[in-house]
Amino acid sequence: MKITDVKLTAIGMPRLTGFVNKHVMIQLLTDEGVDGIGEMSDFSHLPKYTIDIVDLERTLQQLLIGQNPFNIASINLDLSNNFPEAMYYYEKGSFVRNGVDTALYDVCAKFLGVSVSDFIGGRLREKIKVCYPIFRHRFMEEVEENIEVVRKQFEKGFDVFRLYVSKNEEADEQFLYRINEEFGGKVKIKSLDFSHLLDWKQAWRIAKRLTKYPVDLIESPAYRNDFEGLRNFRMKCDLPVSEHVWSLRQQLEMIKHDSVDIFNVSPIFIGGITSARKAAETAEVAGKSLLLGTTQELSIGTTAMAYFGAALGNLDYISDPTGPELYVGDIVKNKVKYRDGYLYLPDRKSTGLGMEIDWGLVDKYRIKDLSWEDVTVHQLQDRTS
Ligand SMILES: O=C(O)C(=O)C[C@@H](O)[C@H](O)C(=O)O
Ligand SMILES: [Mg+2]
Ligand SMILES: [Mg+2]
Repeated sequence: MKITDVKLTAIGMPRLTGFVNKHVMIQLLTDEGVDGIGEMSDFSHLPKYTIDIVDLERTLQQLLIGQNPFNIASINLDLSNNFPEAMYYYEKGSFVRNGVDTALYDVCAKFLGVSVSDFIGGRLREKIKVCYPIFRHRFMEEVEENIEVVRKQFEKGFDVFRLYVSKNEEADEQFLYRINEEFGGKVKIKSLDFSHLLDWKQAWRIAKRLTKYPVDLIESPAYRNDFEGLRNFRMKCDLPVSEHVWSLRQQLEMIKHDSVDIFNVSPIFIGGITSARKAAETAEVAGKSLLLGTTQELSIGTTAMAYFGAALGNLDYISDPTGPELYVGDIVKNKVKYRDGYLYLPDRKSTGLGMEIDWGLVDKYRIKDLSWEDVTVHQLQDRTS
């Protein structure tokens, strides 16, 4: 089998909060008439420059046309040479590698007539427990709005939430107090996510204040790549500490410094299922736990993560991918399913990722490029409009 063409389509998908996220769908066409699809999810993160998708499509055509898609290892090497790892969380090259790698798994599994699960180690579970994100409070008035979000999502079956904290600690505390008052033990807050916005000492001061309410873990309570800061925080805190993995080098540094208890791994930030499996195995060898992170993907990206997560032995904590529940729409005929706060894998009898593009929906959300509108840094950090 040979790849005969590569096509990219930019998608602008609004969230329920009003914030529009820009994604790129990739299609790999082959001489066997089987196509693969993948997702370069959520380019709407800093830094505020943009990828030219016409040029990217040309680059990927040069790299991939004529290649056998089963050569996943060598194609990943080519991708890494062209889009090298950087020590940065939202490195756009990782998003590009992720889209291509996912599409390779889709096309190869489809060609063999099997599910992606049959390609990457099967399934230890058919569903993954996830939590719904509560975006960062900047103003006190937002507490009431966020309590309303919890009420709505609780009715839909979500009973675990995570909270982005640190811009308005009064509001953060008020939110936790209100949740405790109204829901008692019926709703759980999995994590407080500091998103690397603070130095570890400031994060520790706020964490002490907020953890009088029950939470499972603390995420990213130090500046990016401050491995010692993370460790200092972890040594003071009774709760487990998690950090995203955005490069294998960064993961190694976190292991050397014993910075975390949990690695937050997701294919988008590490450049695909292939790299994410490497990071997950590294975590296992180092005796660390895992949770499945997210950039809030559409259904194609979320399903890829579900296959990856279903084969992990040390997925010890509640995971994060809820993108399809956050956006107003999707681009597939068969959106991924959530029930009772679980993300369900597609039927194992489906082939590839088990996703079918809905071209009507693609046309509805298609955009011409990834250009930035007038969004501010606050909006980008807080995911609100
Ligand atoms: O755990 C995290 O950190 C995130 O989920 C990051 C978010 O910014 C996410 O990427 C989003 O777009 O909401
Ligand atoms: Mg996080
Ligand atoms: Mg994101």
